[in-house]
Amino acid sequence: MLTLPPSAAWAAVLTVEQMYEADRRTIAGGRSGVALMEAAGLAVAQEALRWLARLPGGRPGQRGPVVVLCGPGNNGGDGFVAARILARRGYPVRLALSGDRAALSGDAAVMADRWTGAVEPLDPALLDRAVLVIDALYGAGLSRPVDGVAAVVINRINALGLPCIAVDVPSGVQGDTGAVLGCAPQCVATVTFFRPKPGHYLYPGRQARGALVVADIGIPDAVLAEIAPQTFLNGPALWTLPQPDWQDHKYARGHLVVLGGAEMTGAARLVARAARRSGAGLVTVAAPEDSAAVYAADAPGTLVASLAERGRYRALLDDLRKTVYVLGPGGGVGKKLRRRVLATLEAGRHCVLDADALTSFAGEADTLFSAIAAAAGQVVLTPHDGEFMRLFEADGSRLHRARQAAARSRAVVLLKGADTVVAAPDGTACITANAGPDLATAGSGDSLAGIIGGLLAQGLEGFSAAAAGAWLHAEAGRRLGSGLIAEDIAEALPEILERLR
Ligand SMILES: NC(=O)C1=CN([C@@H]2O[C@H](COP(=O)(O)OP(=O)(O)OC[C@H]3O[C@@H](n4cnc5c(N)ncnc54)[C@H](OP(=O)(O)O)[C@@H]3O)[C@@H](O)[C@H]2O)[C@@H](O)CC1
Ligand SMILES: Nc1ncnc2c1ncn2[C@@H]1O[C@H](COP(=O)(O)OP(=O)(O)O)[C@@H](O)[C@H]1O
Ligand SMILES: [K+]
Repeated sequence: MLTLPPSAAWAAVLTVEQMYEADRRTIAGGRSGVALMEAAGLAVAQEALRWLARLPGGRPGQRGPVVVLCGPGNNGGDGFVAARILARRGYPVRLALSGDRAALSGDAAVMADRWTGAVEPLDPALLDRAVLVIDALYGAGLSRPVDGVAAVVINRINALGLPCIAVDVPSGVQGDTGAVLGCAPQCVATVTFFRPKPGHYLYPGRQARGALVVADIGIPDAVLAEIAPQTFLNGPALWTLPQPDWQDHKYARGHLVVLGGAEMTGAARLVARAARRSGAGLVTVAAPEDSAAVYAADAPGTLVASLAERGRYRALLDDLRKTVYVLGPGGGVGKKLRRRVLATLEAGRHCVLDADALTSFAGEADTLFSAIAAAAGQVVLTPHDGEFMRLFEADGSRLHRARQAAARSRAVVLLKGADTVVAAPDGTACITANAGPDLATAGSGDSLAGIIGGLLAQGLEGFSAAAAGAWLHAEAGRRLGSGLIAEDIAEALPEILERLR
């Protein structure tokens, strides 16, 4: 079982069901549901006030109203609270309810009673003069696609480009998956409670939410230990980077081997560079005879071992100091690569399997998974969606698919994308939220494989190496921004690593 540091609690992400559980446990502990809802509505109102201070016409007595859209459940209840607080502050507020007021129950009914203003029916015309919209239609309880008047209203918010603040999640975004059911408003901000939900970090929910505010509503952190969340936001709270010690020599920082391709030589060179920049003590490119000269001419600090003679790869594997192998980038799909992957797993070396190393097992995934199950080393698979589909039959959100794949393969699975997910076989998973689309460039994934390999070489276990690698890669991308090319990623690492020291 994977053990994360105590700091991981700060990065916990709760499923919708776990959030209800946190709510139940807090109420059982003596705090009332009404108090939680008051705190939630207050947090929403405070965020609205921050936006109103910046918006043209957004002041007490302003010309246009704040329009609060309330749904039939507790999400709507939070909306009633926010409306009351904003009205008391002197803002004109119009509140619309989807459904019948008499049908409200529980805490939401209490909050509706505390609202003394008019309750209007949901209607797109409400939005005509709105300065700000608060979307309290559906939250955790979203149970089907948004349709009818609610959909018309949401589409109108988007068409008018109105600033909208979502309560908990933009209505229509599924908290567990980030999927949009029907439609969802494009929000400037979303106020959620206690801890974020996966849908705040998984696309397209991530896009719809705008800025994320996580409000403390009085749920004690102690309930986290009882709930034992398995999903986290990727970041330094989850892992600790290896730091060189005064007693270290290069072999103590690990020796990584990357298998060079015969034709696509750039990929392994990017791997080697990124592995060295992330701190591996030695990096060797195992090079096919015809391309060995290309690798040798690349960088003076990278070692090259020619595979010219038969048995040379085997000889590398027999050298116990070479602990980590990165296989796949530019490797060439086929039997030869498949054999080498299996030999490396069998030799007990730590492996990062990427690109062609994954595609080489299309239609023969079981052979790979059996070898991984028997492997003594750490194994990290780094597919993008296309490679993933060649190996795994998984459905659902990217988080769910990565988890299923990790459980199936018994490897750490890093599913690449704008919201890269890393999952361990025991179900522990994290979502990476610091990446930007500048990273979508050829060779970017090779750099990622190199970083992960470099961290494995320095002794990080598989999940931490993959998570830290994804975060560092994303962070490099974020800092480099426009004009990023894959070669830059490794060069951006020293500054990031230095700051984490
Ligand atoms: N848990 C906590 O700790 C805290 C939770 N808090 C707040 O509670 C919220 C969760 O409240 P909730 O459980 O009442 O669910 P909610 O999102 O209001 O929706 C349920 C209602 O909507 C309806 N409905 C659903 N989809 C629909 C659709 N497409 N189209 C039409 N109708 C649809 C659904 O109808 P049904 O499926 O029952 O027919 C039901 O009537 C949470 O997001 C947060 O804001 C805070 O107060 C602080 C503490
Ligand atoms: N839109 C995006 N936003 C953020 N990161 C992205 C985006 N698209 C791709 N990436 C990242 O860029 C990398 C691309 O890897 P990959 O597809 O393997 O490229 P290559 O094989 O050319 O190296 C992955 O780490 C992926 O997460
Ligand atoms: K909402």
